[in-house]
Amino acid sequence: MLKVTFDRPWPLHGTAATRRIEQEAAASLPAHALMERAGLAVARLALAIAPHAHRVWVACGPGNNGGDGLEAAVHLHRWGKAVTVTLAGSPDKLPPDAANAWRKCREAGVPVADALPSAWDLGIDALLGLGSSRPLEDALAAAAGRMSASASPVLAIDLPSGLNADTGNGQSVRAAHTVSLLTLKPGLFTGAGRDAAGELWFDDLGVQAAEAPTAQLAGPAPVRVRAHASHKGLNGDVAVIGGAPGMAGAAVLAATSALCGGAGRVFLAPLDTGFGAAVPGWPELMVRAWDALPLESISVACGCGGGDAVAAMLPAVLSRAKWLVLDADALNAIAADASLQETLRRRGRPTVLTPHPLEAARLLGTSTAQVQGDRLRAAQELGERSKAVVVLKGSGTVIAAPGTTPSINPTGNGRLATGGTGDVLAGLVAAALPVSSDALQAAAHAVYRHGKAADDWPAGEPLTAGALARRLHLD
Ligand SMILES: NC(=O)C1=CN([C@@H]2O[C@H](COP(=O)(O)OP(=O)(O)OC[C@H]3O[C@@H](n4cnc5c(N)ncnc54)[C@H](O)[C@@H]3O)[C@@H](O)[C@H]2O)[C@@H](O)CC1
Ligand SMILES: Nc1ncnc2c1ncn2[C@@H]1O[C@H](COP(=O)(O)OP(=O)(O)O)[C@@H](O)[C@H]1O
Ligand SMILES: [K+]
Repeated sequence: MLKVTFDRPWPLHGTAATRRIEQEAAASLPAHALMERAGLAVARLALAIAPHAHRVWVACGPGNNGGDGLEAAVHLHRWGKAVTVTLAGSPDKLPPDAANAWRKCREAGVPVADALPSAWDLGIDALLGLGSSRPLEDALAAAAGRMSASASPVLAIDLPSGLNADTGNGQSVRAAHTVSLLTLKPGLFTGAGRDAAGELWFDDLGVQAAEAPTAQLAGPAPVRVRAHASHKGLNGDVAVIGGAPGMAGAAVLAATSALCGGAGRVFLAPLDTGFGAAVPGWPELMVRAWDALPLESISVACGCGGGDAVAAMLPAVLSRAKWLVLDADALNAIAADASLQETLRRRGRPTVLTPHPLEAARLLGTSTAQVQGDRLRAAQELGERSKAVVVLKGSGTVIAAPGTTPSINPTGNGRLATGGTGDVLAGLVAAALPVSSDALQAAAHAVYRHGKAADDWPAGEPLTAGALARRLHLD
């Protein structure tokens, strides 16, 4: 059993891959062995996370997830806990492993109740796991609702019941802890997954997964120590093109983020002609007209507060910039113009798109709900279409590129849901590109770093985008 910490990458396996792993492992093990291991792991974890909990409600469902719960119930009962089992389903319709666990439960004299309990100290959610295929209803919905509404902590087995393992969608139990079995599933880390799952634990049940991962949970960048004999020319030049009238702040945020994020030199090309010759408080930023910049040799973040004006410079920026980050209004302009889409596809140089779900929906010609319905797939599809790295922002930001395994970022939290933090990310990615040989890695590490700054935020201090940019120090 491992606690899932975010200081290292983890492989993630979706439903189909996990089922193959399970079948292969089951074929080489004695009957019921996997479920017995799962039940013991859950019971041990229950003791560890809630050592003083006496009354334990194990809410079991009609499949093998319920079987895991039944196995756990037998151990907890034997260890002296006041266990109550409920079964949302019929005992004679349980699949074979779960039916075996049911028999053991009855033989051990574990109390089984018809009605849901009214008070308990620890809830164990064994209603549904990988087999969750439609919204919870009837007895499952009733048990899930009661367990989630209680102040007592919930330990979910494999997945919070109702959560889709692949997409992180679905109305589900809200757990304080989830123990993922055999594999870690992508849906635990994106969409609604983070809020539903709580703290994550992983038990491989003694099975080494030979399947290629469906996705990767991103880890931090290796520490990059700047050589003493370093100079600004080695650390990348970044230009931010954006900041149309009334939106200068977005471009300034991206530029300051690039600077604090480690860029050697940063230019700001405001689209507001009345902007002035310098950025108050930031003498390090060099204000230039966009068409006076050596785009062919620098990293460009384009779009931040660009308004409609940014569309006019996109043909030149797309064809000339050495490294390019496209954000916000640049993405909207591309979504509205097929010829810009074609120029993007043919760029042939490192390019990162940083859409939030609505911008991604515009680029894909679909709805935000469709994008959020399967964030991994949406990011991958957009990457394939645009031939670029895609950073699909939100809880569990997805980073994808054509022909590669996508990753999900584990850092960041709801504090980032405030205006301008996306501009900060765009500037940070633009700063990362020139000092990396791999745009996908550069983007993933920048996203990780952006979220980690929010995770490490000092208590009692407001998180604003400007303050976030200033905290992006290199060490
Ligand atoms: N077979 C084994 O030995 C092992 C099973 N494991 C457990 O088994 C789980 C997968 O088991 P299953 O494939 O049986 O799937 P589940 O236990 O998740 O549930 C599937 C059952 O629920 C029904 N169902 C799905 N959604 C429903 C809804 N909304 N309303 C009513 N009924 C619904 C399905 O028709 C099916 O009968 C894993 O998540 C894991 O917890 C693991 O412990 C590994 C070992
Ligand atoms: N709940 C959350 N969890 C993690 N990251 C979040 C959350 N909400 C927002 N973010 C991050 O904050 C940033 C917001 O970007 P965006 O939506 O473009 O905002 P803006 O346009 O105001 O800058 C993105 O990096 C996004 O991933
Ligand atoms: K469950």
